[in-house]
Amino acid sequence: MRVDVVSIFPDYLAPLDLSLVGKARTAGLLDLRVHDLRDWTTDRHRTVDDTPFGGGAGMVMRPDVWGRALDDVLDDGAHLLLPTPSGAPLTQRTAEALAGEQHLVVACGRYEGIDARVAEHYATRPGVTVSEFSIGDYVLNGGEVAALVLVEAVARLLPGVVGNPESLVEESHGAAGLLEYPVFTKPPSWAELDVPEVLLSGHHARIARWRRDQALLRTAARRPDMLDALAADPGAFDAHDL
Ligand SMILES: N#Cc1c(-c2ccc3cc[nH]c3c2)n[nH]c1N
Repeated sequence: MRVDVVSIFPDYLAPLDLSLVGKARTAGLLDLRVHDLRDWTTDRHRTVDDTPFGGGAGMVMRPDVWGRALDDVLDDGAHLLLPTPSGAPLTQRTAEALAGEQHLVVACGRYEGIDARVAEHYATRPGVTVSEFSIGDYVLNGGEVAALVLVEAVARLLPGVVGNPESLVEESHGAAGLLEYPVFTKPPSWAELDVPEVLLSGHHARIARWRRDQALLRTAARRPDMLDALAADPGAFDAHDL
């Protein structure tokens, strides 16, 4: 998979050289390219923004600069992703779908955002898909953090990136559709708190049952909306869960 990220703060994406995403790049599983939007400016001040039509506070990112950058970066079959507070929520299901694509291009806005004609223009380009997404109901100062979130959420789903693919099933929001159960390690007793006996029993069926029950309890307590979605899926629960 190739991922291009365009930003006026390319150094913001430096963490993608580290850890799991960094290893995926080194292993050739992820071709990540970070670009400075100002490389596509034409004036000596390298201007990327201007005042908003209709008035209002702040500045808007110019469509002509973004257009030159995206014309260079986008190719046939690319998915243009625009982080914005007004976008569709980025979910695990979205990440899974994106992990199956060949080329993602993330356009990181700043100021009051990117001129709306950019998304509109590229949505009409044959072979290009455009999606505006949000990483949560809070306001950031730009799209770079969202780009970091999206790249990590997608990269970890690429074949060969995570050591044990089974771990992707039971994690929160994984294929099971539940929050993950609590985890414990040595020592067996800490701060007068003991690890649940069942986890020390070696009885794999009981351990699996306990973990499933804990995942259901946690999901019911913290994310009942996720249980509602599961309840709507006839194949989600089996007799074991009742
Ligand atoms: N995704 C996302 C965002 C943003 C965001 C994204 C882009 C820009 C450009 C200027 N300000 C921005 C905020 N805020 N909160 C989110 N969940």
